[in-house]
Amino acid sequence: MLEVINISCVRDERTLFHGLSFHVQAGDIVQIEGPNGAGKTSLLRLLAGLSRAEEGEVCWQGQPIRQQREVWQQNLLYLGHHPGVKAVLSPLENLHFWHGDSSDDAIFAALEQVELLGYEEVPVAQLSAGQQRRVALARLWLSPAAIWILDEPLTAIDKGGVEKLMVRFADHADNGGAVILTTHQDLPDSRGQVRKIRLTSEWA
Ligand SMILES: Nc1ncnc2c1ncn2[C@@H]1O[C@H](COP(=O)(O)OP(=O)(O)OP(=O)(O)O)[C@@H](O)[C@H]1O
Repeated sequence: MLEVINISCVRDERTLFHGLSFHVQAGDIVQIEGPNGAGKTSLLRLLAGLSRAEEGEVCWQGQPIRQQREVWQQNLLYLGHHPGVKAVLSPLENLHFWHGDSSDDAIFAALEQVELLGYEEVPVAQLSAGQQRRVALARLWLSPAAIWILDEPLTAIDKGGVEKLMVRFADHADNGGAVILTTHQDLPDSRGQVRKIRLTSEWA
């Protein structure tokens, strides 16, 4: 599905990683690990096509993503570190904004999955940090994208929420999708699907 070939990333004249290659196949859950500042967010942004690598290529189905931006965007759900939830809008309005072609029933079902029923009309600014993140994570029940790229999706999420998300990731992988995520947590991995890629100074 996704092929990362020999990529390098330089920020402020510092090489974050260099010569990094890996494949992501249907069924994979890939956890990008590494200390603060190692370049995890930078790597996810490269994979999402939001920035360009100094060297190397990211390919989707054998073609560089830079040559097929629209196709890549259609196959991708990227939730960044600050996942773009609009604070003045409600969870319902945010999800309608992102997934305009989803029915109300589908959106309510997604809100139920992230335990936000009863909060659907409350402005996001009035929700807790974990609830605000859950608004963005509800998209995992609405998006048809095959590849999910998720930057620290578990931040502020409670233990039960993490377990539920792991089941969602595993189901997505079992259904032919793939998940690439960063987190500083140890992921519960009862189905043995999580593969780890560690960004350390050996890549710099
Ligand atoms: N747009 C940018 N311009 C300049 N430097 C940047 C830019 N983006 C990131 N950096 C630098 O690159 C380094 C890696 O940042 P990045 O956010 O990728 O790390 P990270 O591994 O995700 O860290 P954390 O675990 O703290 O989230 C940091 O030192 C950061 O200051």
